Amino acid sequence: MDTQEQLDAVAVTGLTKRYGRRTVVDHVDLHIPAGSVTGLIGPNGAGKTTVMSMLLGLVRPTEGRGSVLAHDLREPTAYMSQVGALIESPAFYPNLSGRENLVHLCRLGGHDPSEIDGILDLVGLLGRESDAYGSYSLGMKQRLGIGAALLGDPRLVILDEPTNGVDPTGMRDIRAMVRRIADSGRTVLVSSHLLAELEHVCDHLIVLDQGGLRYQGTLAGLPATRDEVIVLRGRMAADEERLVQLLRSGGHVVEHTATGLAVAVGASDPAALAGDLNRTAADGGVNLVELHHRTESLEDRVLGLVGTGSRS
Ligand SMILES: Nc1ncnc2c1ncn2[C@@H]1O[C@H](COP(=O)(O)OP(=O)(O)OP(=O)(O)O)[C@@H](O)[C@H]1O
Repeated sequence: MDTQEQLDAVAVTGLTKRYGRRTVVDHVDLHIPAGSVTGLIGPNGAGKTTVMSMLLGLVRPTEGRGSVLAHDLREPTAYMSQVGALIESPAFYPNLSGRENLVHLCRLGGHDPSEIDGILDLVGLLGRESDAYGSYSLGMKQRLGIGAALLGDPRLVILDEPTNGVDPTGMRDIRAMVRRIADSGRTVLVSSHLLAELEHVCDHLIVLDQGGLRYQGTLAGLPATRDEVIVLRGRMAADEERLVQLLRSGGHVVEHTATGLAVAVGASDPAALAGDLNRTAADGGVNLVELHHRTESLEDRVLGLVGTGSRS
């Protein structure tokens, strides 16, 4: 095993899936750092489930090579026992309790049932583990599905849209659980349509759209889609005209927009720049009714990378 394989739980290049003449995953290069929570983000039909299924050996790649947990991607039987997954909706017996369902899965998978208590604790179901699965809320069902993915103590955990359809409290619980799973030394790959659902829990991000890789890296590295600006609005049109002259003569890049004047932040510290602009306006006798820093959410940045159409 070389150093990069130790650093990356998954390192694949040219991952491609074609169904007939249709390419649904198109030469995607992926690196999933070991021990990270990696978010796989993309709209409907982007290819998220297909990528996860290929990593799991459930779908055979048309092309692509690389490694999963330092084993050859093309030999999934070599690494499958170290990978746990929740793909689509979990299938459990509604009349059996959460615990009984996990015991059943342990028997099927040859796992040690003594790990069940720890898993129930980690997924926050201790206390409700004896209730019938059919009586669980959607969030609890997803949590039990995540628990099932943890049987056998996998090193890599793959969760396909675990927050889908779950209410905000349930989402928060799932996010906290994902963090705990990574904190216990595992690598987590988790997908969602929306970065906002995962941005507080991801260390690393992969953005897919229409089968292609649009971004891979840290959240902070997501490219901005529009310039960061300070927006200023004068009380009267004449105030703004005066301000434009003052600011331009001070070397600022100023534009008129529908909501006021936009001053490019560039490499400046936004808070310091806002203070300077405020002083310039006051010293020039200009009355401001608004001054704010226009930032872009990370979700906006992702939306700037993906098309608007879905393919499913
Ligand atoms: N077995 C298959 N045969 C033909 N096309 C398929 C098959 N499986 C998936 N696709 C197509 O591949 C594309 C990617 O699907 P995939 O489920 O991977 O996307 P996704 O990003 O997970 O979307 P969603 O968020 O809707 O689950 C879709 O257009 C889908 O219709």
